[in-house]
Amino acid sequence: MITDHINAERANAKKAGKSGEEHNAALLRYFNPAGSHPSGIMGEDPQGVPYNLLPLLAQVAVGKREKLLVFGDDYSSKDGTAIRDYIHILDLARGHTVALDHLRSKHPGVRAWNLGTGKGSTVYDMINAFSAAVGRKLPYEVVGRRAGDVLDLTANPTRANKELGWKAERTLEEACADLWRWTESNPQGYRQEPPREFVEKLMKGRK
Ligand SMILES: O=c1ccn([C@@H]2O[C@H](COP(=O)(O)OP(=O)(O)O[C@H]3O[C@H](CO)[C@H](O)[C@H](O)[C@H]3O)[C@@H](O)[C@H]2O)c(=O)[nH]1
Repeated sequence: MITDHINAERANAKKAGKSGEEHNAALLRYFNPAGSHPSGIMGEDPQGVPYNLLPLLAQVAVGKREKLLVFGDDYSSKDGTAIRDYIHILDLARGHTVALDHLRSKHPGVRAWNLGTGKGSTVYDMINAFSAAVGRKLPYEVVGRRAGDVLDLTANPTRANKELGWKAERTLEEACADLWRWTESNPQGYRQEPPREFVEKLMKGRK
């Protein structure tokens, strides 16, 4: 829809003898957003039952949920669990700002970019990485596959790397550590004041 809109605006501008190059749009293909703001004061605060792997693991870690249900261990991956491309939310956020800069400076029209790391991780990789951040093993149970899930969704971010000069830089370990800091320190999510020392540290860093 946005593609049609931009193309129509460009075509109209051309008819009117103008370049139309001010009409641009970025189609940003998110892979699996992970982590939280490193300050520990901003993060995902799911209402009701979360759907995604990391928020569910976080609830297991704080005891809101007894265990994680692993949806299938019979995929043709190294450990049988499905593969996704988990990207730190700050890398994802930066992908937006560099894409906007690109639209402003290059006027490409409508252009799509994959915002992923290019590295796939299995469900077990994620359980291990998040367990390491928490400092203890998190309980899980293997159940059947979830309808609609596929083996592997890993990005090819080459176009974003080349055209936007953007690359995901933060590791899975950082994403897990940041998510855990947020979860552990804000058990009521946004329905509580964030820890004062985190806010002060963030403000100091801004001066
Ligand atoms: O309790 C859970 C939740 C997830 N998983 C597994 O963990 C992986 C990641 O699952 P997510 O739900 O976090 O992410 P998906 O990539 O599967 O799903 C995302 O991509 C989908 C399209 O493929 C939809 O857009 C969906 O809304 C979006 O969250 C998948 O292999 C899934 O099977 C589990 O084993 N147990």
